[in-house]
Amino acid sequence: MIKIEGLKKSYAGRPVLQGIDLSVKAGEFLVVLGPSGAGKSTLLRCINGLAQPDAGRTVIDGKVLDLKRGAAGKRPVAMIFQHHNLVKRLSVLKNVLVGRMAGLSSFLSMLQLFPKADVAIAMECLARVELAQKANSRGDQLSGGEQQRVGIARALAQQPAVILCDEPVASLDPKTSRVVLGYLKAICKEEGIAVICNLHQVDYAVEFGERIVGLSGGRVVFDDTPDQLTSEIVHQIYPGLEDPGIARVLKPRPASHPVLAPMIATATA
Ligand SMILES: Nc1ncnc2c1ncn2[C@@H]1O[C@H](COP(=O)(O)OP(=O)(O)OP(=O)(O)O)[C@@H](O)[C@H]1O
Repeated sequence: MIKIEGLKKSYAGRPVLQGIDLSVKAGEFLVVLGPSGAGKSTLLRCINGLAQPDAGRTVIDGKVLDLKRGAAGKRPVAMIFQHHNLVKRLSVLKNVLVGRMAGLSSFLSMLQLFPKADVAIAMECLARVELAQKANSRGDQLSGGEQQRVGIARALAQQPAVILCDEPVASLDPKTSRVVLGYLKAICKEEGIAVICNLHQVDYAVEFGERIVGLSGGRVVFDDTPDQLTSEIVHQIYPGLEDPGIARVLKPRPASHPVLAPMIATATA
């Protein structure tokens, strides 16, 4: 269980996160939706320590998150980025092993000498995304979808409690996006890893998310299962949105959502 408590972040005095409280269970696939500037990336960056929150904390399995590297290659929080962030000149296997460097001395890291046990773990993670046969290819010899699957394997190799994904399929075509999200969800369920995944595509959120959180103005304005996400709520999360694609995946429901109404009121107060 990961608990985010009272997270606040401002940039130059402008509040971006205004007190986020979220609990995500092990093995839960949570999608965060919200318009550009809502604070989705900032939320993930505050959880993984890339940004320093002004207030709040993250608690994992009852312990306040310590972002110092854990023992034996483990890290509690792994991250998957939109642009994969692979080292292009390194092999696919070494890119995954980068996720295991936490347990290595800087001397061995510098020489890229990896213990056999770490290589076995990395190969197993590559097999989980069906890329073991590409282990010796260079990172830049892979397609965008394959590179993102390596990104998933690299995150998995860290044996984390939570994987944070910042728009992991934003640069992929629809078919490849579904393949990548499919691997991510399978790993979430099979390994019992909590996943917090920022997405822009409402249809993927409904298809893959078990729970959807709507972020607007740095506050949670919706938190429920996908079947509760109506087109009215989507239009409240994304004011002024015109996207006929949404009508295909959501059932219209005139009544306002019982949870959203007070949340929206708070967010706009
Ligand atoms: N390092 C930074 N310095 C100053 N302002 C920042 C910084 N990072 C983010 N912001 C601001 O914080 C706000 C939220 O940004 P954030 O990237 O979290 O939004 P987002 O919901 O992820 O948007 P998008 O969907 O476009 O990626 C934006 O107004 C952005 O300009």
